[in-house]
Amino acid sequence: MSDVNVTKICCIGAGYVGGPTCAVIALKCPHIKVTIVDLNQARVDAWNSSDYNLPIYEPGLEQVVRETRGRNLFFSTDVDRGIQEADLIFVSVNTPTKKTGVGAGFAADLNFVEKATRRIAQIATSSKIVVEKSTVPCRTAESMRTILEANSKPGCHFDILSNPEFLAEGTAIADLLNPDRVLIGSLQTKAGKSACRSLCEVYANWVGLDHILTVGLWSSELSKLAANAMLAQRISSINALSAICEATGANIDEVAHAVGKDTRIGPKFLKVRSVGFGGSCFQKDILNLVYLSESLHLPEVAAYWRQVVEMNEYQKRRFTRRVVDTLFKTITGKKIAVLGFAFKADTGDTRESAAITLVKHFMEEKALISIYDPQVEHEQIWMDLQEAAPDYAPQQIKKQVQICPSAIDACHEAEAVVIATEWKEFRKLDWQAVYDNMSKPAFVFDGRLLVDADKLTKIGFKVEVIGRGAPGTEMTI
Ligand SMILES: NC(=O)c1ccc[n+]([C@@H]2O[C@H](COP(=O)([O-])OP(=O)(O)OC[C@H]3O[C@@H](n4cnc5c(N)ncnc54)[C@H](O)[C@@H]3O)[C@@H](O)[C@H]2O)c1
Ligand SMILES: O=c1ccn([C@@H]2O[C@H](COP(=O)(O)OP(=O)(O)O[C@H]3O[C@H](CO)[C@@H](O)[C@H](O)[C@H]3O)[C@@H](O)[C@H]2O)c(=O)[nH]1
Repeated sequence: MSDVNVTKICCIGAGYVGGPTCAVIALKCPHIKVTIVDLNQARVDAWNSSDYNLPIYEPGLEQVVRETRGRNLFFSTDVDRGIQEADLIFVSVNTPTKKTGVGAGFAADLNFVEKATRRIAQIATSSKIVVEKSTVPCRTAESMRTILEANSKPGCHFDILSNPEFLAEGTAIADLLNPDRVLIGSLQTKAGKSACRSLCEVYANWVGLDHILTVGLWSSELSKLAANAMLAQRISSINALSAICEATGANIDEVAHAVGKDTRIGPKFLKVRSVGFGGSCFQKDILNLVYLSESLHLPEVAAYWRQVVEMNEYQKRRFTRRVVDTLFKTITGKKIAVLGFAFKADTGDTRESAAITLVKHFMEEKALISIYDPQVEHEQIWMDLQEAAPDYAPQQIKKQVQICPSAIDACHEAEAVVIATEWKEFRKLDWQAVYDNMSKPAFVFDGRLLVDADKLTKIGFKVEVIGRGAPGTEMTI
């Protein structure tokens, strides 16, 4: 059997993964025509917009799209044509946590993956390599294969590969250009291995072969969940230690530095850089792993991973409690400025952002909240808050919450500033001007270890930093 020489790629799903990933493939493989398709017309229009007002904010992305769009990169809502033309199809659709039905709150909703797979089977008139790019539970490729084989046209053969994506938002382009590893899982059959070689060829245009790992299908699927679970576990571990620091006077930065110097542990992902991790992946993928463990009758394994998410919720509750306690045990009617709403800097994405939970907690305490974020659309903030607080009427939310055009505006006459996202511009803020216009005493709660606490204290602020707390100011929950 000869390997397929890939010349046409289709990617189903023009989101945070499909868009940047396939734009970089187009950049690095000018001989391959890459078409990214999506059912969402507005999203495709934004990708095609003449002023490059792309649907997602990601440093470096616009430059890649400028170089490739119309050359060998195309965005379209014509899903069927994309499928028809391609030798290789990435399935890069969303796999959110199920909200209702069996496994609600834990299992991944595979409806979008199944719909895309059925469409491929229905439309394809020639053989295809189908690549699972979405993050899915272990053995999803088997379901995809069953669906494809049961619905394929005579003469059409489908090979399924798993090729999970490890990019992080905010650094997606750098991660894609220089990945730690590309992981490709295939069946260990002749056809499976041949398909695997075809995809390796694509990546080999810019990734060294020593960085391309080829494994079995199920190992590949599980490795993605495992990587996210272990990254999130590190954050929950350090957050748990930050609670001990705050109660004892130890400094979490010093502890993390000392621990990370052990080469077996290493320094990365040991930063208490957040009031709990956010983003569309960590929580979803761990809950997915919990569900998988329970389905496999492994309750102890499920409980182990569930605790990582529970610790994250505790971290957010603890932070709110610290704000309330410090502000003389009540924030009712007080103005709290929340700087940052995205789940991390350099993205406009708010999915599972810790800021949403904090603002909801502040609303429940009847505070008045002013929010500023340099990238998040106002409409998105209103939608997130309404979804987080369904019992609040929209007018009630708007009575308590105000979205501001700048950080200075948000902080005007506030009693406290809460730094929820580590945007660089907050570090460079004219903190003297912020102080002059705030109610006194003026508090800053740095949830991201972003600002120079000593400098702010000299200005007159009372600064509370996550993971640090002198004895006597310890918190209890
Ligand atoms: N966001 C990340 O940083 C990241 C990183 C690695 C892996 N992942 C995984 O990648 C997958 C995609 O994530 P995302 O953040 O890009 O999601 P997303 O919601 O941004 O994009 C998914 C897109 O797929 C489209 N879509 C859904 N069903 C479709 C269909 N049948 N036909 C055509 N288009 C369809 C949606 O309209 C949407 O635009 C998920 O499984 C996620 O867990 C995400
Ligand atoms: O030391 C750290 C590092 C991160 N975070 C927080 O963790 C969350 C996730 O951050 P990050 O991992 O940088 O961004 P994501 O885009 O969510 O990327 C994760 O999720 C993706 C989707 O699966 C994977 O592809 C990536 O490898 C994985 O890092 C954010 O809220 C961060 O603020 C911390 O609190 N402390």
